[in-house]
Amino acid sequence: MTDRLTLRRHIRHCRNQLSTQQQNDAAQAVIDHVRRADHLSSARAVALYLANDGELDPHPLIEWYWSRGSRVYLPVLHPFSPGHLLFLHYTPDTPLQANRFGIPEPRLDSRLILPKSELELIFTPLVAFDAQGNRMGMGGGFYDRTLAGWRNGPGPQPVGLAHNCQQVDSIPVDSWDVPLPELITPGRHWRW
Ligand SMILES: Nc1nc2c(c(=O)[nH]1)N(C=O)[C@@H](CNc1ccc(C(=O)N[C@@H](CCC(=O)O)C(=O)O)cc1)CN2
Ligand SMILES: Nc1ncnc2c1ncn2[C@@H]1O[C@H](COP(=O)(O)OP(=O)(O)OP(=O)(O)O)[C@@H](O)[C@H]1O
Repeated sequence: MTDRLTLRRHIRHCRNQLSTQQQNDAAQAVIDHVRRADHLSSARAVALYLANDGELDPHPLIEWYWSRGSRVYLPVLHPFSPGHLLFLHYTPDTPLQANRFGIPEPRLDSRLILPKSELELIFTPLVAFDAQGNRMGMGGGFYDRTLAGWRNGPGPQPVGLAHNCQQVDSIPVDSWDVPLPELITPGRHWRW
């Protein structure tokens, strides 16, 4: 088993090597998987993210949800609770600003916050996944904290998004890691 740091470095490199054409094709292929899955296509309140560091770009999927009248939310780093995320409503007119990682996020406005429990789906970015549904992120624990305990309550269902090249043989798992019940790559809709 490779250590987390080496895995992260390796996979971040592979996704950053994808061409614009490959990125665009991947984003379209993901929409096709979402269209075919009723529980995903019918969702009315979904959290997505803005692509960073070669991640699968969900913007075409965001526009697809908008076109259906669904509401889209983006993660915002919590201003006082380190390691935690807020989810803010996102429309084409939402003012964005870069967070401390350089990722654009909606400017904090309490009127735009949706309590996590009211989301139906949280599409999660990730660095690497394995065939058992284990996920490894950028290392901040933000999504692990957001998803902790989701199976025990009525909250949102997580759905990972990744490029095919982000699959690895096995992920070193820690006690706080939350395995995914579902993940979409351009090549496959995984369900566990
Ligand atoms: N698109 C996207 N948005 C997201 C996440 C994500 O993984 N992708 N996050 C998911 O958690 C949160 C941000 N977490 C992040 C954690 C680390 C780094 C990062 O680039 N770290 C640098 C070094 C750290 C630094 O600059 O201080 C690195 O590893 O090179 C980026 C985002 C919230 N928003
Ligand atoms: N539910 C949690 N409660 C408290 N601390 C947590 C929790 N989940 C993760 N952490 C802390 O966050 C740190 C980073 O975790 P990890 O490296 O697994 O993040 P990641 O899965 O790569 O990132 P992300 O979830 O943001 O995509 C760890 O040191 C861990 O202690």
